[in-house]
Amino acid sequence: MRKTNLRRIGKFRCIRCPSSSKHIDIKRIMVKLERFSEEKALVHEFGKYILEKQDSALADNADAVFNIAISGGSMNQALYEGLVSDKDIFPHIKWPQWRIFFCDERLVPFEDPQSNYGQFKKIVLDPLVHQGDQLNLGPTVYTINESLIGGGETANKKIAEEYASLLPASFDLILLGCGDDGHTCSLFPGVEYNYLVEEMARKVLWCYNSPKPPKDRITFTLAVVADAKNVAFLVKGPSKKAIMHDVLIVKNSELPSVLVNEIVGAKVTWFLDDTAGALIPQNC
Ligand SMILES: O=C(O)[C@H](O)[C@@H](O)[C@H](O)[C@H](O)COP(=O)(O)O
Repeated sequence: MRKTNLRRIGKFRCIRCPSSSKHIDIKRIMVKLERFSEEKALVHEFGKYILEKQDSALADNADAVFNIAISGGSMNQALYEGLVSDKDIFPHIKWPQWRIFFCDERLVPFEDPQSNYGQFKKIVLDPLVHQGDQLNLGPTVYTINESLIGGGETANKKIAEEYASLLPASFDLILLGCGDDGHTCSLFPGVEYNYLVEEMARKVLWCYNSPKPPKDRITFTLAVVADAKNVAFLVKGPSKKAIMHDVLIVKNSELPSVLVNEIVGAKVTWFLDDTAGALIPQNC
């Protein structure tokens, strides 16, 4: 059974917001909704949002660090476009003060195209080193222990435990995606995955039955997401239209992305393009 403290019952109320940012009342919990008709504007505003969170975490203190966790999939390209290739944003990113973690990771070697770290390195880290015709110092990136991959159940559990031990007490920012089925991190909907969404004591779990390949992964639990100072979802494309309606309007509490809204509330911002938000009324 899912823990009842993850659920909040309330009546949906949709309010009009005067600014360009809209708000949706999810069972009396406000989450922020940012919608864009142009892809370029979406990634630029996403980059600006990340920069603002960096600046408030660092507050011009050269010794401070910005603890950020990122997701895989389409997130990498958005990070490249919003932070590395955006000439207005790139000069303001203090990469050496960034500590980057992965919300979930597939248990494959880094060279495998399914590796979230491998894709992040290829799409974001490698290009940023020489961006702007200069040598840039990069962030500190926390990967899983690759040497344990392929070691079976005991090794997989150890990968999760070790990764949990590296995490900061709380993240300044967690960047999430949302799958067509409403999953986020590697927290999937359905009873066979309840062991993942119900865990609130451990920070990282081995997911042994992912419905999306590869079946072995590690994932943050909702306990980590709940403690974050800020959480942002980035969702693009027409394949996300139906699930965005289920998440933001129907608010189906069986969906892990809805659970994030419920437990994190006002600290959550959703960045949507118009195709993903096609079934979300414009006036809410
Ligand atoms: O490793 C993973 O599988 C991801 O971290 C996952 O949670 C992702 O964020 C969603 O599947 C959305 O992915 P897209 O943005 O590519 O649709």
